Amino acid sequence: MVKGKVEQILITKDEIATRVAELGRKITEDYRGRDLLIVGILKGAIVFYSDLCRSIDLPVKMDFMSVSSYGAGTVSSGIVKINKDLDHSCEGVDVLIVEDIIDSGLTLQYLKEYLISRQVRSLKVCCLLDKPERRKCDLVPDYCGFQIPDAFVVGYGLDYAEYFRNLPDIGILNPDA
Ligand SMILES: O=P(O)(O)OC[C@H]1O[C@H](OP(=O)(O)OP(=O)(O)O)[C@H](O)[C@@H]1O
Ligand code: HPA
Ligand SMILES: [Mg+2]
Repeated sequence: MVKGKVEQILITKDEIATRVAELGRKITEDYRGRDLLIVGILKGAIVFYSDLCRSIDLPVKMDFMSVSSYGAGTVSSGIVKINKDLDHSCEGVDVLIVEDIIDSGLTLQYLKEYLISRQVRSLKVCCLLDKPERRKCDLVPDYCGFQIPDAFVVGYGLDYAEYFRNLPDIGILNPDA
């Protein structure tokens, strides 16, 4: 059995649903009349991505990248590895990256540089959770669901050692429990 225990619910599934609907409405207004590609970052963003996309009322395209930097721990290795790239060219396209969480910011810093080098038309970031206290680089999301304190959280796509992604709420994990 995996070590770790959810000690406290931080954000309930109802609070998440309300905020995701608000973000979807804002993104719909901002991108009306444009050709939007929504890029989900596997695996953590998968649950947020699927809810957010359904709250955006526009004809969008969907694609995914898979990257990892945490392995089985709670601290970023600092080395971002691309496990899966986009299926299609993003040159000249308006791209919205959808992430579950910005912690150190190293994953998104790497992804932004990578996609800019592929000559996207515009690039914005939408994250569900932001932990600004932990930032190791200069990165501010364009859309953010919730700012959270410096604690390791799981649920709604976020994992510890690959477990807990299927929890409907977001909770704080005690990895020693
Ligand atoms: O801001 P950072 O410190 O870079 O951390 C954020 C990233 O770390 C997690 O992904 P992880 O690499 O654990 O892979 P996963 O999405 O498959 O869980 C999370 O989903 C973000 O992608
Ligand atoms: O708090 C977190 N939880 C799960 N995955 C993460 N990746 C970065 N920060 C976190
Ligand atoms: Mg991730």
